[in-house]
Amino acid sequence: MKTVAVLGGGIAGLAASYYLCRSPQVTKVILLESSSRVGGWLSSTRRPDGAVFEHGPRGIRPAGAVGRNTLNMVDDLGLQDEIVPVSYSHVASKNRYLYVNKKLHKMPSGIRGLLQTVPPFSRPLLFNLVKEILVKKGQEDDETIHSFFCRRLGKEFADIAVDSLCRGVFAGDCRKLSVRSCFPLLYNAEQRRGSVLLGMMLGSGTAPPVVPPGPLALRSVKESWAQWSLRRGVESLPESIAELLQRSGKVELHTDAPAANMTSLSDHIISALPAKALSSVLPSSCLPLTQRLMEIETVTVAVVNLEYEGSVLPVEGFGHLLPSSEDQAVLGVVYDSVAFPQHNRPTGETTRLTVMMGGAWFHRAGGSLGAVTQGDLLSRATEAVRDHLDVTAAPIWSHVEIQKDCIPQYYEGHAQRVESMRNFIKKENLPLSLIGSSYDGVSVNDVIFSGRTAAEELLGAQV
Ligand SMILES: Cc1cc2nc3c(=O)[nH]c(=O)nc-3n(C[C@H](O)[C@H](O)[C@H](O)COP(=O)(O)OP(=O)(O)OC[C@H]3O[C@@H](n4cnc5c(N)ncnc54)[C@H](O)[C@@H]3O)c2cc1C
Ligand SMILES: C=Cc1c2[nH]c(c1C)Cc1[nH]c(c(CCC(=O)O)c1C)Cc1[nH]c(c(C)c1CCC(=O)O)Cc1[nH]c(c(C)c1C=C)C2
Repeated sequence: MKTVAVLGGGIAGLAASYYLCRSPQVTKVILLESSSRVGGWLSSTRRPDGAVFEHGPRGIRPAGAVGRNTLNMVDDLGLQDEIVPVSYSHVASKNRYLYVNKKLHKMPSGIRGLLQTVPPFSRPLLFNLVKEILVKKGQEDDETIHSFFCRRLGKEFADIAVDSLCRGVFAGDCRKLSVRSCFPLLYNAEQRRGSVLLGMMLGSGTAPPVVPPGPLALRSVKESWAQWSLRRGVESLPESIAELLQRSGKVELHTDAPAANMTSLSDHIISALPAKALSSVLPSSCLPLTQRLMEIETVTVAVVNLEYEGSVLPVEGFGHLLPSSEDQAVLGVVYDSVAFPQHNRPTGETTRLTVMMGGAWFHRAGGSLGAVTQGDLLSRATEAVRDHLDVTAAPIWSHVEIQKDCIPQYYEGHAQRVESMRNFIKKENLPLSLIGSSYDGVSVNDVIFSGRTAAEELLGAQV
């Protein structure tokens, strides 16, 4: 019988507590969260008139083992009727845009999109894809994402498409991020099949974890969901887990309770803290681990939610991204009301947009956002909407959040760094597991799955 301390009440720490709670081997879970609420970056504003605005993640993917795993948890939490799905045939799944050379360009999709020259690219992408099969396998253990794609699909594709994609997922710089840690499927495809294209067609040869689909996951396949949210916003997910934990009678959930230095409250500690926060509470005997944790950098993203009266967008889709060569400060704009009209106020048409700014470029000179106020960020966001989307009206509602250090950056060598930390923990027999977005993936699905993996490894059984 075990007592386990879980540090950090973001979605990873809550998920770990949820899985621990399901096991008869665990008698008590003590969850320590430094802020006054649980959920971490999952944060939704619910306005009294019914409109919902997301300040962190807004769409969760159902695909793959980690996607199924989250949907199984949603089933168990009884949130089925709260789900708001977006299917692959929806315009928000089909249309994504790039803002390049001061114009919006629809990202090429389908066979026609690959066969034709589609601006801003100067030749058909099929050309690069066919050549990709012939490119030699890389020799390094790891490589930056930009260098990997430059080698395999050409500099233009890397400079525009890959640069933008990395800003739209990691708010990061593809010239520093690791391909092995950020896109393990693509890295493994090259390693195992010698080509990304062949790996995509034949499978990369690495077996995914086995997660049998529950009712919601089966529904997601039948209805062809590309992503989903919840009627009252994604924050309902941590709220529901916290309620279930409280009801279980096994979990002591403490908010306003920063994890101080490691104490022997428990038989085991699961850290769901950001890497740097964990490093500051470890004892001095863990110096090699502390040093490695400190090396995991994070970036800050300014998230500006805007609401406009009426239907103001010139295009329909998920949103648009900007490569760093176009504008360092503005990463992209999400057209929230297209994917999730259910989050609009119920009466009177509105357009809801989210402008994301900063990331790896937050503190850089030139386009620096380092010393800006919330008012400056709001002006910058409305200017971006005016310039990119020709929306000249003033927003009727806005909200600015500076999400400090919100996305860890898996720089080149990240996988080896994480492996050496886990080796140290094993060698020193420390009763400690590392979960959350600092290590094995930043998506909501990834960090929930990291909580499940840690619980199973600790208990030596499926949970
Ligand atoms: C703007 C934005 C958009 C995103 N969009 C998406 C998306 O569309 N889809 C998707 O899948 N993912 C998205 N993500 C990523 C995803 O939301 C995060 O990676 C994930 O929520 C991280 O969860 P976590 O529990 O690992 O970390 P966190 O949410 O950072 O949780 C860590 C917790 O630890 C607490 N803590 C810190 N120090 C201490 C201490 N000393 N003691 C106790 N507690 C402490 C913190 O307060 C926090 O609650 C987005 C993230 C951001 C910021
Ligand atoms: C402009 C900045 C950002 C936007 N979203 C995020 C940032 C930093 C954060 C984010 N977006 C996604 C994830 C999870 C990845 C996963 O593995 O599920 C995170 C952490 C999802 C996502 N968003 C875009 C893509 C291509 C993905 C990957 C999954 C998918 O294909 O759906 C593109 C995208 N993100 C943003 C915009 C404006 C945009 C494209 C138009 C906002």
